[in-house]
Amino acid sequence: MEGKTREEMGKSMMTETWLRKHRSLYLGATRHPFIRSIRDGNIDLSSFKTWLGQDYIYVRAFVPFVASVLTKAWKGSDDSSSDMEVILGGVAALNDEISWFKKEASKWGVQLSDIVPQKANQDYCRFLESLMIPEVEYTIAITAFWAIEAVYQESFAHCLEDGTKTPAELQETCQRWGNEGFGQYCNSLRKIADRQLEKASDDIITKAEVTFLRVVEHEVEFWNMSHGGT
Ligand SMILES: Cc1ncc(CNC=O)c(N)n1
Repeated sequence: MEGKTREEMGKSMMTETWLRKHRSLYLGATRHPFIRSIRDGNIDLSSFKTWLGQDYIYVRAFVPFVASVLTKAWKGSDDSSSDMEVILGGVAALNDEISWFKKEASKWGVQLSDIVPQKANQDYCRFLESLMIPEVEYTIAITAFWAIEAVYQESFAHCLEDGTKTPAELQETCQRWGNEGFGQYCNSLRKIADRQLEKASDDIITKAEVTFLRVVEHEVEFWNMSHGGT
């Protein structure tokens, strides 16, 4: 690569470049103390319940966000029918996920109707809303979507690795995002993002990188909120 500009090297695998460049921030999200505490089996159950209630509120805001990405794919993608299949699969999974949150909440005695969104959650939901407006390009929205899903996938898959002490009653939660199928789905989203970024202008690439960083920062704040456990 010596003597070559980035332009000559090409823009392929932009997500790889970012994950390498922002590795410590990314690990701050996927190896957060909240996730470590699940993995080590010393999680405080009140933290888990806080996360559960707050994440239910988050996911309800995430559904319209994903629907907005689907809308953008319809007109903004080079391969819209295959992108739409992947994204629609995501919407379908969220339908099941909402039911799972309700079932899980009743299991833990968490009253979902009483949950008040905390500041980090409000900030994250507001950020999602800012990405829903039509002026935000498909490339930016799909990058955010991939990053949001990838953080959860890597975090929870980490709790299922051999030798971890994840409590039995939290295994199902970890499976929900840490399973192989969800991993494949995240890979599909990543491929779409990389394909869009490959043909994007430098201005869009810069905006997408900033969006990626904001997502990871919001994810860290989200875990922090749960870990604080009030
Ligand atoms: C805060 C946050 N980030 C990502 C996800 C995973 N996507 C859908 O479930 C989630 N549930 N919550």
